[in-house]
Amino acid sequence: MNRFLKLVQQKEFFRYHKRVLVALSGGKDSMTLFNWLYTYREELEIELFAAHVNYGLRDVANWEEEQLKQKMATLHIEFEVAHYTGEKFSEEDGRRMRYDFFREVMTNKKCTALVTAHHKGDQVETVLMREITGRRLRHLTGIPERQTFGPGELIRPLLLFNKADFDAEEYFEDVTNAGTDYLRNRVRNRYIPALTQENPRFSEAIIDMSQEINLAFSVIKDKIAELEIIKDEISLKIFLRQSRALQHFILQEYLEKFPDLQVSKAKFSELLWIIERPQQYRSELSGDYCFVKNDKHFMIVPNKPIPQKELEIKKEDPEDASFMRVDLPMAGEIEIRQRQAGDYILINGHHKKLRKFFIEQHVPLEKRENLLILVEKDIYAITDLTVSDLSKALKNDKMKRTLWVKPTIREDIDNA
Ligand SMILES: Nc1ncnc2c1ncn2[C@@H]1O[C@H](COP(=O)(O)OP(=O)(O)OP(=O)(O)O)[C@@H](O)[C@H]1O
Repeated sequence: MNRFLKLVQQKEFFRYHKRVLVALSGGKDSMTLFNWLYTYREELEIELFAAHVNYGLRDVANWEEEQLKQKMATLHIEFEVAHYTGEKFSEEDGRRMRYDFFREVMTNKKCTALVTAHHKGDQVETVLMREITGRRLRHLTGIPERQTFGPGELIRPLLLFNKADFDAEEYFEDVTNAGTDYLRNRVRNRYIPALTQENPRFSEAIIDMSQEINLAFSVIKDKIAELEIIKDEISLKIFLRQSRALQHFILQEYLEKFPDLQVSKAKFSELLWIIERPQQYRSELSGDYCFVKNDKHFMIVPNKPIPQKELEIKKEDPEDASFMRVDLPMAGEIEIRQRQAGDYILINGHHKKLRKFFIEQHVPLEKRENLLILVEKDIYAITDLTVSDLSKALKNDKMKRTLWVKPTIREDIDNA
């Protein structure tokens, strides 16, 4: 117990926290954490609050909730309970609901710290589970001791403790922990014991490994921070100057900015390949995000529908520089449309595929969809970009039609 106090003081876990919320499942781990914090609350100068989620998964769940409520009342600890209401229990939904609830209680009770009772065993299980499910190296750093959370911080003060150190006398045994129906339970009850037979210090080996990965990542992150490259968009010039190994981690670091975006390993390799190629590029990564590369940057942007473009057309000079002048021959039907495969343009004395012209001139992707003005299938203008030689040649002719055009963007009402 003393070890706990020393560690908490040495690590200054609660230096900036006065109101601390304990996540109390009722199991031996969180009851021990609660008891230790309660015992040392004065030394640590903290006021405790407790929150419990009743998943209603076991017959005794309501009875346990009642017991916890009584215990907290006796100790004059404010106690908040939430009941799981999801139709079918899934670990993922359960976890999400639990942390949402903790966030809410922290805000309501003005707590700035949430503490959970994760211990060394949880750390080993987590790292091993991530290894089994093929997660990235950066995820094998395991559970952090503290991280920003809700209106404050999530602190896990027991990560250096073994389950065997826990001494709570009143707690509830969670029989669902003993099964093998969840991966976590199989890791805990089947795989770790088997691997420990091979190496009695298997758990320590896993912890050491994850600590070393942690160190390696701080070196990588420092190096990336020095480059000052992680912004809303990534500079291609700086990115392509780096070694391939560092490029790999810069892209990973950038993707971390979009926690709700899942990029498969195959897609990740494809992105690295695309970044290296000279072409501009736009591709949907998920329903919500797009990967865009222009000639200077690559970036991930929200996947907004491309607004429909329309033209404002004047037949008299509006004397407004935002309009573009286009001279057209007297005869022939005027057509206004977006580009099609196989379009050619006569420009600067060359007859060029429109696509090639866009690439050579590094025209930004979004401008490549600008409306074209054609007469008898010949392009006279790419609106908001340039006129072709055909239009230029008519400039001083008396017999011609002249238009002044300006793109306007019409967003659909739904997206406005
Ligand atoms: N039903 C609950 N009510 C309140 N706190 C809980 C509850 N379940 C778990 N906790 C808190 O979360 C800690 C971790 O619990 P457990 O190992 O079961 O969670 P996990 O889902 O495996 O991990 P994680 O919460 O990190 O995703 C517990 O020590 C406890 O502090």
